Amino acid sequence: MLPAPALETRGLTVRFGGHVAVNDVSCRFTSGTLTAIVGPNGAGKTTYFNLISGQLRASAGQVLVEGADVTNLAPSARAKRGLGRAFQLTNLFPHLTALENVRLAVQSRAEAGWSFLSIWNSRRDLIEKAEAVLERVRLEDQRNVPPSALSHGDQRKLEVALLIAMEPKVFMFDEPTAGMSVDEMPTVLELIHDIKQRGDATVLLVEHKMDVVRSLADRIVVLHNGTLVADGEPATVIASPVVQEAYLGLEASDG
Ligand SMILES: Nc1ncnc2c1ncn2[C@@H]1O[C@H](COP(=O)(O)OP(=O)(O)OP(=O)(O)O)[C@@H](O)[C@H]1O
Repeated sequence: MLPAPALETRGLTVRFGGHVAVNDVSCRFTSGTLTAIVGPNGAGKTTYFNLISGQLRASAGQVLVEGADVTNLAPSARAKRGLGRAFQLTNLFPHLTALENVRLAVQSRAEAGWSFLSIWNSRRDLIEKAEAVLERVRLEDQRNVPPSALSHGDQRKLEVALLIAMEPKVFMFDEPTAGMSVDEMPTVLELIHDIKQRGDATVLLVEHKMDVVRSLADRIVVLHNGTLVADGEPATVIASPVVQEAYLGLEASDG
């Protein structure tokens, strides 16, 4: 029997009053792949993420992590099962340094781990791990700086660092380059690429910029009016009439 996918949604649906924001979306995400989720404004991409991470309760359908149903779990319990969503900076401790913030994420991961002994890791071990994560995102020179004093680009790197520190199975990024300058973008994109290359992480990326999607994604899923309208290898999906029409706003050609 094939192993269960890292993440699966089955018939996932949410209604707001009469409006169906995510409509019966069934999708499997396997380890070691990066899937871009695209679609026009209001297509339901962020709402789909909220349903997966548990910020929003589904009206119908299921979310499964490695085959286990997590639909009724709170966001924190889903995080413990391996669902990692990039932190918003509002979740950071503003008066602590970048290093201390990452150290707390490393510590919470250690406490969530199966090994009782890991709880007794010395503070030194936790700091060394946090330093390694900061190096990985190239923020080691900013280790003693509080988040609020970091540049916008470095703040986004810190968000990625916190996610890496949590060692999730599934990494979820919602427009990671939003608001970034052209100079700041490559580093964060490299970090996401690096996450995909290492180990067997599963990466989900909501992204508007098609050049970013082209450069990173193994697969593209297209949502339109809450419905999954295309799913497949990037070149094929981008070229498909349904995407040309629904996403790019172009007339579908007959030929
Ligand atoms: N809490 C809510 N209550 C009511 N309607 C909502 C709520 N959250 C989202 N919606 C509606 O659901 C639809 C999908 O919104 P969503 O933000 O998921 O789209 P999106 O694809 O992420 O768009 P964008 O690319 O602009 O971020 C929109 O029509 C939005 O107004």
